[in-house]
Amino acid sequence: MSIQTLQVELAERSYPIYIGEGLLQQVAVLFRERGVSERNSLLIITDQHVAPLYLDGLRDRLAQAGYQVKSAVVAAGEQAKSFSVYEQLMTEAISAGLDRKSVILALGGGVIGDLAGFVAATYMRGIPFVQIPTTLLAHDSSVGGKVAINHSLGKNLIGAFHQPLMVIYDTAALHTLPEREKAAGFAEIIKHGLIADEAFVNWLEQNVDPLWTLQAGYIDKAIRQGCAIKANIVSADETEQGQRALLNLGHTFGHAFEALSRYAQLNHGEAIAIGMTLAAKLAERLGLAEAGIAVRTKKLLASYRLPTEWPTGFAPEQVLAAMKRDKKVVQGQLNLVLPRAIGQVEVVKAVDEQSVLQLMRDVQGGKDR
Ligand SMILES: NC(=O)c1ccc[n+]([C@@H]2O[C@H](COP(=O)([O-])OP(=O)(O)OC[C@H]3O[C@@H](n4cnc5c(N)ncnc54)[C@H](O)[C@@H]3O)[C@@H](O)[C@H]2O)c1
Ligand SMILES: O=C(O)C(=O)C[C@@H](O)[C@H](O)[C@H](O)COP(=O)(O)O
Ligand SMILES: [Zn+2]
Repeated sequence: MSIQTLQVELAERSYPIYIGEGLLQQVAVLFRERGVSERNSLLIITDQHVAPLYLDGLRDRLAQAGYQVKSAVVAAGEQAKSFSVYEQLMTEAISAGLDRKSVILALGGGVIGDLAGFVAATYMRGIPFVQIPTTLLAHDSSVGGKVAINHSLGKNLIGAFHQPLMVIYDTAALHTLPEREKAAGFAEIIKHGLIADEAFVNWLEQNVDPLWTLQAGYIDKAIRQGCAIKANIVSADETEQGQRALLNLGHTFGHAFEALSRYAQLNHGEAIAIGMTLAAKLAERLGLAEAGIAVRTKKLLASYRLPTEWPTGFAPEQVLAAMKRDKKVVQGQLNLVLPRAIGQVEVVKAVDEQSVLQLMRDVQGGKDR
């Protein structure tokens, strides 16, 4: 089996990202290499869709290797990033007798990674955890240590920075993903290109078919490149004092749509696909970006079956109000990540709110398609 390894460089918190087909079979070996021994009891946290596919195999392999393994299964979907599910998991962790040497395994997509990571960050003031991503989108969420739950008023508003011990990415798991979730994953892959790598964007444009069908040699390259772009930014700015905010392209709009629909209408990838389209249009209107960037962004997202039009049921005024609760807002000023060119974005401070509102009204009314 070929394993690709990338490294997130964070001094004593540095860790590897292992990417490979069939890696779930190797978890016990990788644990030993990283110093997780049979003395560390394990709690696997996963969801109701992932459990029937991958939980038994992982638990049995670890048990055979001599580990004490417990598991907790939560409802699937964004609504699990909630206070109530967090409390339920804390109760399970305490009842299971987890101690400070225990390790939590986040087996699932970004929801499980964020939720289980937040449990790990706060249980007994912090215990180690391992990311075992099973969605395409989780090439992003499993790297970088942002862990959180949502509040009804805003996305990821309760959270921490807590880096995993390692990321173990078995690309074989992607073959069971529903199409809608596969598309969502491409939204973050495309985002990484739009932020930092025009050549990667060209390649994503030219290889839609092999990527969409998850062909070996293509999908692993896309994951590796997405993770590498993210790992570089995180290594330079772990706690988002500066350039890490660039990873938020499309997210101020996207998170507003997610929160306003109580995390039930659009998934994260869909919400940020619409958000990245709006960000590109706004950058053109403000004269920050070259003409044509919005059409190109929109076309690329649509080619991976992502939504780019104004979603039904959202009023621009409400969206703007929700955007004002974004974590990048400082002293009431709206700070947005906007593109300058394909592969180049920047944080634009104190963006004029009337321009944002007018754009959203025009897009909603079909005056800017
Ligand atoms: N922490 C970060 O840096 C970061 C980055 C990006 C996104 N996120 C967060 O990630 C979340 C979205 O993650 P997601 O898109 O992976 O959603 P998700 O975890 O809800 O997974 C999507 C769906 O696919 C199912 N699923 C997962 N793996 C599967 C598999 N292999 N086969 C079949 N079904 C499978 C899940 O049960 C779920 O129904 C959002 O909450 C977002 O805010 C966090
Ligand atoms: O890792 C980051 O930094 C990101 O911004 C990655 C995003 O894709 C991700 O959705 C993240 O959770 C958003 O962070 P937030 O601070 O805006 O909640
Ligand atoms: Zn995201």
